[in-house]
Amino acid sequence: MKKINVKEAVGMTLCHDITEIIPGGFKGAKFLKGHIIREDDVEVLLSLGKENIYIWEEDENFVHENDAAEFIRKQVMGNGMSASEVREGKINFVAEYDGLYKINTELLNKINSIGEIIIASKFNNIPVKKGETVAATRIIPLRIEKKQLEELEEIMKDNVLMEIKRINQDLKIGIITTGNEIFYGRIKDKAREALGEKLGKYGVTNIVQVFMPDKKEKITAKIKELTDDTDIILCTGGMSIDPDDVTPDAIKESGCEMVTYGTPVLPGAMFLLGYVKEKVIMGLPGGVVFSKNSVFDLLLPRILAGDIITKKDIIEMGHGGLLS
Ligand SMILES: Nc1nc2c(c(=O)[nH]1)N[C@H]1C(S)=C(S)[C@@H](COP(=O)(O)OP(=O)(O)OC[C@H]3O[C@@H](n4cnc5c(N)ncnc54)[C@H](O)[C@@H]3O)O[C@H]1N2
Ligand code: MOO
Repeated sequence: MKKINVKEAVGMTLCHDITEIIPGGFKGAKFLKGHIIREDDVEVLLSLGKENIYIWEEDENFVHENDAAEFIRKQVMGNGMSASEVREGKINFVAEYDGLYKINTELLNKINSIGEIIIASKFNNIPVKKGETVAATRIIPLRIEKKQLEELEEIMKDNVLMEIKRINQDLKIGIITTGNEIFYGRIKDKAREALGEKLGKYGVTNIVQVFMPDKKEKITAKIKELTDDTDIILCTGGMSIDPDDVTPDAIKESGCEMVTYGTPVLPGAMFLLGYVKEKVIMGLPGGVVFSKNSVFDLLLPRILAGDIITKKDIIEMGHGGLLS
């Protein structure tokens, strides 16, 4: 690249977008790559702090930032995403539909270790809305060695970096609400409304609810019955320490393959998750049902998107798991 004094650059072609920042106002491209510099641009360029500009010179070992961004896009963009146009060397990745954003963080770290390629991403496993920007890429300007892009290509071989998984709104939810105080009408149930709201956020409305006394065998039998008819079973109440808290044992005895009873997340310490005949079953303690944010709220979009939750997933939630 050749450096040219801006006063001598009239008639020459800009080789990259030039950014203007007005604090609290505008931030964007004032001039675009390819613009031919006119007499009256000189003062504007000087006011943007450009006394000199670069003139592009072809070099087979280097790639221009815009072309590099396009190359990176082709390598890393997954299902359910679209890309913005390249502006000031940067491309944004946008969700094409509401869903669960997945990014392979190990791969992301590898890519960000190459040198001058950066990908900035939202957190893994978060629900996103259609049109939301989930990640962005650029190189550290203005050009990049071809071999760094080749390294990216090698890393991405047969790998998926990021994608938007669809949430299945047709899933049928079975709520088993335990507790003698509710079964015998001493208090009014609040779980249906609270869980309905949490599920409704994702468009899941096919919900049935049954009420059970604190009788282990009866709860177990009901779980077995519901596994044939529903996709996800949510048991509420009786998840902690009282002699009447029989729900965890009732779930275990339903033939459930246990993933966890207990999570390093608050609210949600007494949360239970397992699988019965490939259906997800959860035991939801009071803190989960009646708090806005809990381990359940973090896992729900993943479960609705079909992720299989492992004990490792649960263990890793401790970091950041103090929600309230
Ligand atoms: N000494 C300890 N105390 C508590 C522990 C502990 O480890 N040691 N764990 C705490 C945690 S964490 C939670 S969460 C709570 C609640 O646990 P449970 O899930 O067993 O909740 P319940 O005892 O069944 O109910 C608590 C409370 O909420 C009312 N409730 C329950 N279900 C409904 C419903 N569907 N609608 C309306 N109200 C409902 C229930 O009547 C009780 O008043 O335990 C901590 N304590
Ligand atoms: O299980 Mo409790 O939900 O930690 O609050």
